[in-house]
Amino acid sequence: MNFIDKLSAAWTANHSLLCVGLDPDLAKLPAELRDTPDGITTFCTRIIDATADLACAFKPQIAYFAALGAEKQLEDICRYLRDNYPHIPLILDAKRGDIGATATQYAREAFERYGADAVTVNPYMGEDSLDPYLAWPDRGVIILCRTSNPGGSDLQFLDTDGVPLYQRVARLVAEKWNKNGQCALVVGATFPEELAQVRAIVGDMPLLVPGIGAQGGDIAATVGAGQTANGMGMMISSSRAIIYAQPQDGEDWTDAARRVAIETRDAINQHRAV
Ligand SMILES: O=c1ccn([C@@H]2O[C@H](COP(=O)(O)O)[C@@H](O)[C@H]2O)c(=O)[nH]1
Repeated sequence: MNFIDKLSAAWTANHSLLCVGLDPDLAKLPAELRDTPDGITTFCTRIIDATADLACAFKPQIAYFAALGAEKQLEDICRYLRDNYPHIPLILDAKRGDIGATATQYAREAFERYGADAVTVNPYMGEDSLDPYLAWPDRGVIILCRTSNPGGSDLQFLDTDGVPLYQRVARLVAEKWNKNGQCALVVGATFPEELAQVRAIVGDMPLLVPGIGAQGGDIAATVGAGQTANGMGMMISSSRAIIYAQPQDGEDWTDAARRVAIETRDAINQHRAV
């Protein structure tokens, strides 16, 4: 099953637009896992077990693993997800961008080494830098458009013949690069007005929407701006707010992560059209 079909099936099966981000920071891991060789793997797989019925996707951010030399653990986590929850899409958040020859290797890293269903990429180097990912027609290619950070405006808002650059990216992807119907865009929840603009340009194309939770994006505004007519169309991503949720009233950390994931999924669903 290709990425878009798998995502659509997960939206429906779990009645959820929530994407759970896996950003393991050693300093924030439960004390009992901090100094064990497999602590990162145990942490992430337990978060996956605690939230898999609540999520439409999981999104490990590769920097958290690479910084620790924990690529082997990331491989193990990706395999665990594929083996145990094959119906939930795995998005590798890598934001790659390079010349074609190098991008070919990055695509193999994402799709062969980690077996990801989709990868995030940076469009700054243009179409030929994305072709190696687009050459994997069953995998998703999720292109940065209007990112959630304040500094995203430095370039993404630049006026290009009367059109802000992020809208030009959205149009390019929708009209030219999405030949195989495998593309999605990253649009931050911190900018609901721009999210609505992108939705108007790209039709029903899926949007990966980080920025709720720790970054403070408003869920009601996000869903209102980004959902498709059938109440789908988004992978609304939250990492730190879920995986480092504070335990309450006798909960352990997995209970706390599950509770916040349920609250987040429900808050999203409350504002969906369908
Ligand atoms: O525009 C973007 C693109 C990607 N991200 C990534 O999403 C998560 C957000 O983590 P939170 O803890 O929910 O803030 C993180 O992995 C970022 O690298 C983004 O935030 N904004």
